[in-house]
Amino acid sequence: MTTIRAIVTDIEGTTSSISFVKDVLFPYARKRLPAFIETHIDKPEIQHWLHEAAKEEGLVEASRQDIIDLLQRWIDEDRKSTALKALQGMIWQEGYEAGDYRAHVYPEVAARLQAWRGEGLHLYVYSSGSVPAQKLFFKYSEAGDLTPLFAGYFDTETGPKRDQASYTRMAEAVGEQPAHLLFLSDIVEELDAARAAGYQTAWLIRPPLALPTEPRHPTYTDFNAIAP
Ligand SMILES: CSCCC(=O)C(=O)COP(=O)(O)O
Ligand SMILES: [Mg+2]
Repeated sequence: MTTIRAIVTDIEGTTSSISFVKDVLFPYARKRLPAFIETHIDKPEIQHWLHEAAKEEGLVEASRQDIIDLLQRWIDEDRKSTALKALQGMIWQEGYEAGDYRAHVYPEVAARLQAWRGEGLHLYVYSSGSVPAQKLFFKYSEAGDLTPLFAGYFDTETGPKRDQASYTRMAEAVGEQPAHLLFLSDIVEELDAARAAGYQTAWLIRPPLALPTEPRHPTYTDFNAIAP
C-alpha cells in the first residue's frame, strides 16, 4: 500500500451524523430563509446566489418569492446546489454565533484527527456544504474548535462529489499525487469517483447501518479503525 500523506474527509455521515444536518441545520435554514433574503437582499453576494439558483433551474423571469420557494424545495430534496449551500451557510452562521446549536462530531473524531496530525498527515475537508459553512461547522463543533487541524477545505466549487475530475483537481490543489491521498466518505459513489482518480478510500459505515456483504471499498465503523 502506498504511503498516505494526507486525508480528505467528507462531513455528513463521516465525521458527523446525518441527523444533525437533516434534523437541525436544514430546518433552521428553511425556516429563516425568507426573512434572511428580505433582510440582506441589497447585498451583491445574496443577489449573485439568487441569480445562480434561478439560472440552475432555468428560470428566466422569477420573482423573489419564486426563488425562495425553489430554495426551500431544494432543502427538502437535499439538493447539493452550490448556490443553496452558500446561502445556507450564511444563515447557519447566525445560529452558531447565537449558540442555537453546535455541530455534531462522532466521539472519536476529534482525538483521531489530532493523532493523525501528530503523525504528520495533512487533513482536508471535502463536503457539499460551502467552505464558509465547513469552517463554521468545525469551529463550533461539540468537541470544540477543530479548525486548526485542517490545512484546507473544498466544496462543490471544486466540482460535484461524484465526479472523478473533482478529486483530480483537489490532488493538484494540495500538491500530492492521488495515490498518497486517503478519502473518507459514507457515500459509495463518492468513493468510486475518488478511486477512479487514484485515491485510496475508506468507507465509513456508522452503526446501526449494516456492513455490505461484498463492499467495493474498505469499510470502517469509526475513525479509530482506520490505520493510514
Ligand atoms: C458543512 S455544512 C453541512 C453539510 C451540508 O450542507 C451537506 O450537504 C453535507 O454534505 P456532505 O458532502 O458533507 O455529505
Ligand atoms: Mg457524506
